Amino acid sequence: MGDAEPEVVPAVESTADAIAAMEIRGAATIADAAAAALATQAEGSPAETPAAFRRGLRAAARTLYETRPTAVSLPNALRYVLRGVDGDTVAELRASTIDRAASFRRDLEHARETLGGIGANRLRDGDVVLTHCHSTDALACVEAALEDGKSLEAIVKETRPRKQGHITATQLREWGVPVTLIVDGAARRYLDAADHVLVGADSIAADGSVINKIGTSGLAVVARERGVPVMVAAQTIKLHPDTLTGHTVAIETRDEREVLSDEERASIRSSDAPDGSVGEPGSEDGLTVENPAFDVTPPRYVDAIVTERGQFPPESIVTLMRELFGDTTDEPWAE
Ligand SMILES: O=P(O)(O)OC[C@H]1O[C@H](OP(=O)(O)O)[C@H](O)[C@@H]1O
Repeated sequence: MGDAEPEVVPAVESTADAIAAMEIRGAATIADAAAAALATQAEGSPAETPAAFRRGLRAAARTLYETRPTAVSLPNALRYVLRGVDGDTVAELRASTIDRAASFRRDLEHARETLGGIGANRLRDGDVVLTHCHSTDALACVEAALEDGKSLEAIVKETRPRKQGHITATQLREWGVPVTLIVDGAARRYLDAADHVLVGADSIAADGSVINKIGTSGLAVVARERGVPVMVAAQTIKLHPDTLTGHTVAIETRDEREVLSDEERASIRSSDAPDGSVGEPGSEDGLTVENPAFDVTPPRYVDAIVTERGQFPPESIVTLMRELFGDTTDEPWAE
């Protein structure tokens, strides 16, 4: 084998592509898919030596890690699985990877259910929740409240540019929850009809800042102005250990075509530009489109972070982070 490129099985590449393209999306779902992909790598690895097996697994983890930068549940999942890989033979390493991935996935599901039960306690019979994007953790709170016999209604923000609000609306309608779908710009107008803003998170920083879908921070600010509490549902794999040592969370910027199609761009361009400039997306034609996928909501606009370990005021989340992560922010997938 020597210095040959470690082999990453095709199914891992496919999962990575699906995460990058957002066919697999949502912080917890991405973490689940990444753990499953590492198990697939272990199952399909052609490695004949323990060292080659470990190299292949690290390469698979890097492939997954490099897909999307903001949701820390992805590196947290990779770290969890890789740390549990143990054994002296390829067979032992393979088995321990598969076991570890399975236990991660079980814990993830269990954490979501527990979190849902805790979050449901904040929701009263007859409440209206206003949602942004699509979050399985946020919806777990609604589901648990419904199971408790409470009736809820929802105002669902469309969530441009990818309209994940439609996924939320679909799920809520399946549960029989009446849904009012609104465009993002209508949020302030509808806040007076809401009892809670309920959102998920892609990452939570040590100071209690919430990194979530673009538009969350503006929503939280106007919710504070209207006196509507903001509840963030996020299991502890969304806690970002690097922020304990002062690192900031990278905000993903995505393709401008999610915001403006080539056709739309061409029609803007065809209106009279004094310099007559024309060009393809990204070229110097005087029209810039920016598409950040996430923003940062400062802790002072967040009322509660609901995790499977209980609910916390954002300022106290750092204590839980230290307990769960200590000072370990290593990257076991590094070459
Ligand atoms: O883990 P759960 O609660 O499902 O989702 C958490 C967050 O992940 C999503 O990001 P994207 O749609 O993948 O960009 C949204 O920002 C959502 O709030």
